[in-house]
Amino acid sequence: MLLRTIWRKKKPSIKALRKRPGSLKRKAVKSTSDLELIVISSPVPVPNEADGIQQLFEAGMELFHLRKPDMDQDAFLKLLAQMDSKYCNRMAIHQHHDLADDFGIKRLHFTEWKRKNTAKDELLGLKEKGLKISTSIHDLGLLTSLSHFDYVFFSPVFDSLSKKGYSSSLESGFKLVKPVGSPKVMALGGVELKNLSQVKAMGFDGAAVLGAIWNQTEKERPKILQALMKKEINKLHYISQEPPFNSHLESILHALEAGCKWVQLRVKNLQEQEVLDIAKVARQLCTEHQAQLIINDYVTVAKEVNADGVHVGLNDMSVAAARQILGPDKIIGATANTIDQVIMHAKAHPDYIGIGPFRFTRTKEKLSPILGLEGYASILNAMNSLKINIPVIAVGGIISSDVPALLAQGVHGVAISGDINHATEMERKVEEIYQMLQVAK
Ligand SMILES: Cc1ncc(COP(=O)(O)OP(=O)(O)O)c(N)n1
Ligand SMILES: Cc1nc(C(=O)O)sc1CCOP(=O)(O)O
Ligand SMILES: [Mg+2]
Repeated sequence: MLLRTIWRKKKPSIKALRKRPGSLKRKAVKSTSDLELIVISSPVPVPNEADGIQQLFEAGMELFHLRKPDMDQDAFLKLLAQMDSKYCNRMAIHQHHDLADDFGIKRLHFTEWKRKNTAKDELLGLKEKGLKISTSIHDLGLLTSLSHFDYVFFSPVFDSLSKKGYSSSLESGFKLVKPVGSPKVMALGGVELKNLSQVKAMGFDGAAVLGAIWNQTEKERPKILQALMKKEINKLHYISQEPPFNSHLESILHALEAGCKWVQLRVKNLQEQEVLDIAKVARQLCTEHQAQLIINDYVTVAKEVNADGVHVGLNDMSVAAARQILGPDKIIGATANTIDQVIMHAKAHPDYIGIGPFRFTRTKEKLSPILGLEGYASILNAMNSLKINIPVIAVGGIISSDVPALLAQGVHGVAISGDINHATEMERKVEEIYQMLQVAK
């Protein structure tokens, strides 16, 4: 608080800011992530497998499915015994269910065959004992009959990376419509960095990855996992600005302290070197607060500071050129104001599209025509008909109370600058926006 008061009075230098974050109080902010990521083991033995799995847990893997269709019970037990028991509560097993109790494993997966050969009462009994149960399906028509499962894997969503010739049966532009009482549905088959944002846009609750991890070298696997975890597009994009008496970095720090988990550094009218200096500190602040950093306009700055991605507008570098520079694991967002611009961008597969402006705003000069709710309805309907599955972020003059109506049009999330920067109680404002985004999810 004291620090905040000092900063309001006097702008600190970048150097001073760089030194300060370590002394700031860090507080736990609840996760705003809403696409569950599950890693499934390789079906065949992998050299150094227990260590490899352990490294994935250490890299942040939230849920791991051990699936070894051809492994006998002894080998399965040996593999489990090599793993740190503290991770067993983040693990599900597909085979040898009778080992679960010994290892404190609370999740059992039922293959299609095993599901068909297990009485529903038995499954309900497991749930009563506090176990989570999952199964696999290839037909979404089964969802209504599987309401007693916690989640199902539906496959193949994309062409499989590990099973040759196992191709997606989904039409392009597929949207998942879950019946009432449906378990959660996790997309499986061919899920990788370049299509993860589509999984969310298709309406899946989560994604299960296999080939994307196990086709990599041992050293690369944790990095790919982390890139996958970061690829998710947050529903609230905080856009930095310099309100009177504040710098970009101060504003960013306040927003991070208030709970923002996605920051877009949007610096206008400065030399690239100055943007780079600011971006370096912004990178440090975001890392300390476990937030994603997106750089607006400056692709090479994004590369240099290892930002999580970049946002490019219609007058900036193209999505394809930015992808060339940043590679597949970085997030690339693009701006559009019309369906034609969306179609143009879609060809280069951006990870999200910022569509705006929703209403007039002083934050950006030379605004495109104002869209209002009708504008979003029309663009999102057209995207649906054209089967363009890219998360849409509404932007421009948005205030917290606009969120439910925008979500109702089908946007994935919102990008907000003024309403957060000018809030008298920033933390309450950010909490309110996240709540609205989650309630309407
Ligand atoms: C999320 C989001 N959407 C749109 C924009 C606008 O980008 P651009 O058109 O390049 O305009 P400037 O922000 O660079 O003035 C954005 N920044 N973020
Ligand atoms: C950065 C930006 N892009 C827009 C677009 O229409 O593309 S509107 C905008 C400004 C967003 O800030 P605020 O929430 O203060 O209006
Ligand atoms: Mg721009």
